[in-house]
Amino acid sequence: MAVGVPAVEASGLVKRFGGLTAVDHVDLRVDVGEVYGILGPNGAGKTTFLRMLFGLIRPDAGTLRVFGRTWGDAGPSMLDGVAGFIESPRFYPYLSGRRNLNLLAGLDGGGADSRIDEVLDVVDLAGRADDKVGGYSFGMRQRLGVAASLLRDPRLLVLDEPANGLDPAGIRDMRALVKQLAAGGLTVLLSSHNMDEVEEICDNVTIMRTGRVVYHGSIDQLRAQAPDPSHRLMTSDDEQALRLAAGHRAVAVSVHPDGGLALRAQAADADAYIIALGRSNLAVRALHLEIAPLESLFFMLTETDPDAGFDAPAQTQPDTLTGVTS
Ligand SMILES: Nc1ncnc2c1ncn2[C@@H]1O[C@H](COP(=O)(O)OP(=O)(O)OP(=O)(O)O)[C@@H](O)[C@H]1O
Repeated sequence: MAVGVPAVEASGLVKRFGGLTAVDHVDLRVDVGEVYGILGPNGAGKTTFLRMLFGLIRPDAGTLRVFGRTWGDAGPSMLDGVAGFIESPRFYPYLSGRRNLNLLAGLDGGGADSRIDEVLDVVDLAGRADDKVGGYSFGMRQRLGVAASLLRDPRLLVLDEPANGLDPAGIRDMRALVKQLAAGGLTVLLSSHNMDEVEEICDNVTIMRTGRVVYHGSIDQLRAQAPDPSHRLMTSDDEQALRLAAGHRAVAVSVHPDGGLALRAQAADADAYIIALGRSNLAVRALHLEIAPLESLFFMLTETDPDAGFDAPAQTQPDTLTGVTS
């Protein structure tokens, strides 16, 4: 149950670029203490939303409050307690990580300098702090960007696709860092185009496509609405396996376009069918998960025409789905 002023509250937010509506009447609420994901494919409007949050561009309509403040009421102090970066953080490559943070701390003032060792430690860069940033990997630069944000001792950390462009180890480290910061009580708003990432680290999610919200909800609700996982199945006799499926109403089995069979079912129903295949002397030669349920849902939501009346996992209103009270 959410209490108090939300960290971020957008209502009817619109941003147009000429004839293109990049953010189209978006409502969204991020409560203090949660990790919130804005998920969508390229061009969905995620970065445009975050740029409005940082005051880099102005909305054409709607309101955006950060800890209850609007740009109109508070001007730049709307961003008090907020830190983060859009796209990738930029640093002087010929200076060390520590020196870059020194310069930023000087701009921020307020004793940020005394936090440099601590934040380098948090992002696991203490051992490389005196090396030039030009020699850092992309993942290290992203982590230095988080360190620079933490210098401000924020209450809200905003990250735009923080794991984008990282290798698998960098992705793992960045996700672990975000989870660690969230566990320490920091509110995090991040954008992503990766369902796995959002599922792993976020409590609640808004899914966007072409500027519009197609889903708001908790990750648990999203999981509950996801379709059955889809597998590719190879057996010693696919025709007989297909016939056997007729007696298992909870599984959907069809001929896979690339050979073998396509099996769509919940895990327990798929298990029962596979056991039945064995009992009928049919060998299972391969069973691969092709599309994970949430990934499949993401494609359904973001590749279906929003005006076509897509009705499976319905769009839910922000304040009904997270169980929050206004
Ligand atoms: N300054 C701009 N001028 C014109 N069009 C813009 C501008 N910024 C963004 N757009 C357009 O607005 C739409 C949303 O872009 P945005 O960058 O917000 O999407 P995104 O969800 O962050 O996607 P990506 O993951 O590709 O960054 C896109 O069609 C983009 O081309």
